[in-house]
Amino acid sequence: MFPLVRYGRWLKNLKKSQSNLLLGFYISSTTTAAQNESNPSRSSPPPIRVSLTQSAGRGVFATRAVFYEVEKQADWSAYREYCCTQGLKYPLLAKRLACMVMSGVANAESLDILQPAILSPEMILQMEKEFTLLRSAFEEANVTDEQMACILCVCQRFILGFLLSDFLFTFSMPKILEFETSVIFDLIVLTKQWYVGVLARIRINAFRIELAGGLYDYQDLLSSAAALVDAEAAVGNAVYMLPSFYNHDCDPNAHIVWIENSDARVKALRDIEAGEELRICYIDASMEHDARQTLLYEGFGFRCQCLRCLSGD
Ligand SMILES: C[S@@+](CC[C@H](N)C(=O)[O-])C[C@H]1O[C@@H](n2cnc3c(N)ncnc32)[C@H](O)[C@@H]1O
Repeated sequence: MFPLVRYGRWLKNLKKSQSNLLLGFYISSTTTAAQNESNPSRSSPPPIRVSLTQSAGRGVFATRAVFYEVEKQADWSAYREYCCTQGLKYPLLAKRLACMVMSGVANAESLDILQPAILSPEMILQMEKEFTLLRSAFEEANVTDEQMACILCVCQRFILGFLLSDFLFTFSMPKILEFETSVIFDLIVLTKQWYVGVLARIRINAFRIELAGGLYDYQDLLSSAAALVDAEAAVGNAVYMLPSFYNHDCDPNAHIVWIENSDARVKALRDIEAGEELRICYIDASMEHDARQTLLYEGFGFRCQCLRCLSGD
């Protein structure tokens, strides 16, 4: 029942997201009176404002307190140890998002537009255990229920948030995000349900970041990617919003690379017609048909329908 409910919600959010994606292309740092009238929830003051400083001309000032240190204050050893023992890396991303949400720099619903994995009851049970450890770490750091429950949500991300460089969060290379300054006040509770929903989305959409260095010979990108995987060269995992919409193909026409920093770049692997779907390969494409199908099913929850798989290759 639970996955179906989440899936229905996801479909609803996907429809909502289509308009969000369009909205993402506005570059504005203020809300207009007209916008505020049509959407009263946007009438709250922005979290920053530009004012005169005493000695350095203009400067940027916070208009509200920011709960910034939450991630540093808490003792994550029990949570980390549990994840380590269980061989889990994605909970660390969920923890970072929880901290970002509490710090007011990310919206608790940021990932809702992404497709969630369908989770088995066992997976949900395990996530509930992690969540208990996560909550304990917050509680021991004296994060109150109110702080966990009442969160200032950033309403919309700045336009760049929807471009390829959209770097939502990583656990190894944190990056400052740019936000549109319109905000809404919203009541978000960091519940088990929230945690499970976030992890269900991270599971399908997180990228392993492997730096391609100064590699510009795109013909070699696929073999280089396979070599990097072999060498366990990942520097972290991250969820990117737009790249999360790339579907998989065992004979991809595009590839995502990270060159020198954590900004994702998409590279064509061959000529691409206008209107053609860009598809990347989620796994090592050199594997046999059955091995690919199994890996995609177990790792991403789908039976690959790409032309190569349909041909039996
Ligand atoms: C990262 S998401 C890609 C965007 C997704 N199609 C969406 O609507 O949000 C991965 C999901 O897309 C679907 N998908 C991607 N590639 C596929 C393929 N080759 N065959 C079947 N389903 C695929 C699967 O449901 C998979 O779990």
